[in-house]
Amino acid sequence: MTNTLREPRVRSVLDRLFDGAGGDDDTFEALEWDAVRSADAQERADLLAGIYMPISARGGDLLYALVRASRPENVVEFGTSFGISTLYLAAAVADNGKGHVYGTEMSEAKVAAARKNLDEAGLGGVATILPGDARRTLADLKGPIGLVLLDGWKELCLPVLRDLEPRLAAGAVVVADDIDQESMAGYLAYVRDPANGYVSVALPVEDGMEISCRA
Ligand SMILES: C[S@@+](CC[C@H](N)C(=O)[O-])C[C@H]1O[C@@H](n2cnc3c(N)ncnc32)[C@H](O)[C@@H]1O
Repeated sequence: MTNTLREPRVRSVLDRLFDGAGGDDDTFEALEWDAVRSADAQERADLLAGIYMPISARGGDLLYALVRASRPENVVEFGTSFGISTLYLAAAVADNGKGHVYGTEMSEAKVAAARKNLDEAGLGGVATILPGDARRTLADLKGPIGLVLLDGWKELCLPVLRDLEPRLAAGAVVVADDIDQESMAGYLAYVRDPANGYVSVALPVEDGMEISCRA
């Protein structure tokens, strides 16, 4: 059985990126927070262009396992940053021998970095990073979408999910990261209400991940 995550060239890119993310706290401290708070989504992406804010390694393993198990045709990632989560998703798609990952990222600098990281890991062929606002870049993406990772600005997770819903495959898996943040309350209320068509479970992975199945 192949596990691309264990390949040295993938491992070394992930190790380098997690090392880089280790500096996030210092970079956060140096930020001008009044400017961040009053910024719109694009300005915030540019102000935070040096910050990784990645999923955890356990979260990455979970994503890898979910993609291997569900074998989706199309995987959508809202919020690519430097590509840490994209690498886990792309490794799983590569090992499935089918499927493609579509990442979305608003910061131009991060788009360039994520593409470079995927190429360095040998996974550029199974992942495309769409530059710009996910609500625009994902509009024309064809379904069926079998797996979604929601990890962009939290207030946009529910609108992005609602945009994607008509293209979700039956049984699609939707993963939302950082559900412990207050700004995820509306999203959680939505996916946990059975009337909206999901079976949803919270997992205690880092800052909490919600796994929802389109049932
Ligand atoms: C928490 S980080 C993503 C971390 C990434 N998933 C990882 O594991 O490395 C959130 C990213 O979403 C991007 N983002 C936020 N809103 C966006 C939008 N509307 N469209 C595209 N990207 C967006 C930000 O620029 C930021 O880089």
